[in-house]
Amino acid sequence: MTPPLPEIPLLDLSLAQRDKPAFIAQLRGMLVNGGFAYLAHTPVSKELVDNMVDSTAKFFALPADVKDSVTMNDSAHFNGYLRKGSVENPTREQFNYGDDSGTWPAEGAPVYHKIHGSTPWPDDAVFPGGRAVMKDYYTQLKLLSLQFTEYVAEALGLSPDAFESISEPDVAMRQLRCKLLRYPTCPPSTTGFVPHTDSNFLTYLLQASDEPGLEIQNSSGEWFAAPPIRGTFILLTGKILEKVTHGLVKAPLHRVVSPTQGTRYSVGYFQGVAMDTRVAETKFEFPQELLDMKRARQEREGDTTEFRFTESDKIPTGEGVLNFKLRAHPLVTYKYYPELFPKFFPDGLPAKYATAAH
Ligand SMILES: O=C(O)CCC(=O)C(=O)O
Ligand SMILES: [Fe+2]
Repeated sequence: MTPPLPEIPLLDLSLAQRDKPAFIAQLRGMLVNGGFAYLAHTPVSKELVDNMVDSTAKFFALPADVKDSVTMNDSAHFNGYLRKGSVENPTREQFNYGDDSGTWPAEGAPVYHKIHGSTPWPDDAVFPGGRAVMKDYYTQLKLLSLQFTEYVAEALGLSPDAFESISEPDVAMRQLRCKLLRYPTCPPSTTGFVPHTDSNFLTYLLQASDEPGLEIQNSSGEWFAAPPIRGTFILLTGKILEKVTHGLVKAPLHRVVSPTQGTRYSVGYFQGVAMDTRVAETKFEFPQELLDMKRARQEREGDTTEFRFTESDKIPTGEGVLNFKLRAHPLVTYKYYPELFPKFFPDGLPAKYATAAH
């Protein structure tokens, strides 16, 4: 393994077995002072990661008509394939999938429960073994993230099960999703994905090729390259974790610059919380030691503004996610959420989608 970059900490998960207090202290520093790290020596096997890397490239190499046959436009749950060419994805292609065990929400359940559900998969005849590998990867990342969440709680001075209070008892309903990404060769300095913070709880990124491109901003506003290091994941804290900790943890800005040669692949595992959680209603008590660490960081950054919830923190997280997705995917809204369509598209389908709807 290449030595870690000085700007981006490397968390060795095996240390949690050998010297837990040392691991928890490292994790605490990472959470409060940056919100990003390489994560090494996880229980996810090298064989599975290799298979996932292989299956990701094979998925995107499928003929265009096969990929279009599993389009996200035919999924009420926003799973499936997205061609390049949208405002958010001018150059990259994407495939989203989650747990397939979803059932249509019961009568009277909030409409955002529909986010959870099956994925359209390419037939095994054209994508042999790919689906099985991807589902296995999802399961292993789910197990990793459940264990890791306990460490995060401990590092923040809470009891290991503290975040169970914002988690759905049915694990499948916790908004856990994988996102496969392909970034093709582009002219120098082409944006692959704009600067953003992730909106979820925690993200685990597998950089599934040797092409660099991911960049992360530290709390002083400097951008650093986070090149792929084999055998690691990039861990990024998201806005939900930032909010439920009242800014004790900060979600880092990150972006992707498209490769100038070769193709960059990446697989994100996005860990959410229970859809019904209203972040503005969560209450966790943090020890003074952590509040002091936050204060020291804020003084270093020269920003001591008090944390405030926004209006959107008062609605269920599932509703916020749904609103975002409805706006981003007009055809899905038109087909599967007709009662909400006029609210988001009062002028009807945008022209580029109008023919596709029929
Ligand atoms: O391509 C990557 O490695 C990161 C993508 C990303 O940040 C995102 O999709 O939220
Ligand atoms: Fe991201």
